[in-house]
Amino acid sequence: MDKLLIRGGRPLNGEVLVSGAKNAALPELCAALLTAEPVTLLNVPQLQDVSTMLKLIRNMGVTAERSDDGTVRIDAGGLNTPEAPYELVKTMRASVLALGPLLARFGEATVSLPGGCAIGSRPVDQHIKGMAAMGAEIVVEHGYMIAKLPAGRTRLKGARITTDMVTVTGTENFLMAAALAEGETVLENAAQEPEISDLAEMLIAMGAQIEGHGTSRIRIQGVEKLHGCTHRVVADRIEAGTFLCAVAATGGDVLLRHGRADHLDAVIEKLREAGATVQAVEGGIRVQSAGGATLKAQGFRTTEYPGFPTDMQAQFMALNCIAQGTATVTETIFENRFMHVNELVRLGAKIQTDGKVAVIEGVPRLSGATVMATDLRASASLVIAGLVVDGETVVDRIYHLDRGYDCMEAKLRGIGADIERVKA
Ligand SMILES: CC(=O)N[C@H]1[C@@H](OP(=O)(O)OP(=O)(O)OC[C@H]2O[C@@H](n3ccc(=O)[nH]c3=O)[C@H](O)[C@@H]2O)O[C@H](CO)[C@@H](O)[C@@H]1O
Ligand SMILES: C=C(OP(=O)(O)O)C(=O)O
Repeated sequence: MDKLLIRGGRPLNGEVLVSGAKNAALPELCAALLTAEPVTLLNVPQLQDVSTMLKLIRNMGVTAERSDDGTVRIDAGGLNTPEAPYELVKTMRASVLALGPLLARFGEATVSLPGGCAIGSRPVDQHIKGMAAMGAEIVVEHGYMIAKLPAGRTRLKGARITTDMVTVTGTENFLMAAALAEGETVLENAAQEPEISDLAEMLIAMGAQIEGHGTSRIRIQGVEKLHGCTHRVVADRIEAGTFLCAVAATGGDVLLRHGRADHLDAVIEKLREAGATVQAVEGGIRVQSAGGATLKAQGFRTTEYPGFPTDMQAQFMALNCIAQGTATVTETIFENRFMHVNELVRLGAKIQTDGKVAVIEGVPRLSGATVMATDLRASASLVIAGLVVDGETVVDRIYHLDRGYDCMEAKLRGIGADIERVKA
C-alpha cells in the first residue's frame, strides 16, 4: 500500500488547477447509459473511483475510452448486461447510481447493495422507495436490488417522490430514471448540491425536460428518448475547499484556478471568520493566510447544501487543531465521520468527541508521526495536518485519497509542499 511522506512547516504559494468533481463525474458516467448515442464528458478527473465506474459500465457491454486530457467518450449502444456486481460496487458506493439509468433504458437492473462503509451505514431504502413509486418491482435478494418493470410496461411512470431525508445520489437516481419515464415526476425534498444541477444540465443537453434543479422541488417531464451530448464536468468544490483549508492552515498565497467560490459559500465564510483572506477572482479563488496561530478556531454544523458540507468537515477540523481557541463541530449527516480524530490526536491535537459532536482546542504545534487514513476526507485532513506539523508525517493507506483526489501530492508539491509518495 502506498504512503505519503510529508515534511511539514512550509507555506504554500502559487497556483493549483482544480479538477472536475468526482461527485458530478460519477453520476454523469451513469447518465451516459440512458442513450444509445455517443456521449462525451470533458474535465473528468483522474481518480480511482472514475476507473471503477468505467470498469462497471464496460462490464455492461458499454464502450468507454478515456484520454489523458480528461475526455471520456462513452457509447452505451451495446449495453447488454444491466448488472452492477458486488466485486465492483463494494469499492465504491456511487455504483448505486447505475440503478436509475438501467431501469429507465433497459427495463431491468440488478445492482449489488453497497453495504456499510467507514463513515456510516448508508442505506439505500430511499432509492428503492423512489423506484417503486415510479412503478418498478424491486426485491432485495442475496445482497442485490433486483428491479424490473411489470409485465406489459416498457417505461417507468412519473410519480411524486418525497424522500424522508435529503439524499444526493437518491435525487440523482430519480432524475435519471424520470428523464425517460412516462409523464411527470416531481421530486420533493430534493438535494440542491451543485453536482445535481450539473447532472440536470447534462440531461437537458441530452433532451431531457427538467425544471427547478438547484431547488428542493424538481419537475421532470419524461421523454421517450434521449440523445448524445458533450458535457463539461463542473469543478470539484470539495477539492477546492481542501486546498483552501491547506493554505489557510500552512499560510501562503494560492490561486485555485477554475475553483468556484459560489459553490463554497459556507466554507469560505468560516475561513474568513478564521482570519484567512478568500476572494472570488477571475477564473478562480485566491486564498491568502498567515497560517497557524494567527487563525481563530471556528465551530460549524454539517448540513445539506448550501450548508457546511460533511465532505469538508475533516479538513476544516485539521485547521481548527492549530488555530487559537476552542471550536465545536457537529456532524449531522453521517453517524461515524470522526475517524480522523484519533489520528489527529496522534499528531498532538486536542479533541474530545461525544456522539456527533467534537470539541477541538487549538494547540500551538503538532508533531509528526505515522498516521492511518480511514476514509477519503479523513485522509485529506491528515495531509493538511502533516503540512503544518514540525517534522515528518507518514500517512498510510492513501488508497482512500486516490479514490477522490486527482494527483493531490503533485498539486501540493507544485505550490511548495515537501510531500512524496512512497510506493509499496
Ligand atoms: C457520490 C456522491 O455524490 N457522494 C456524496 C453523496 O453521498 P450519498 O448520496 O450516498 O449521501 P446521501 O445524501 O444519500 O446521504 C445523506 C444521509 O441520508 C441517509 N440515507 C440516504 C439514502 C437512503 O436511501 N437512505 C438513507 O438513510 C444517509 O445514510 C445519510 O445519513 O452525498 C453525501 C452527503 O453530502 C456526500 O458525503 C458524498 O460525498
Ligand atoms: C463520502 C464521499 O464519497 P462517496 O459517497 O463516494 O463515498 C466523499 O466524497 O467524501
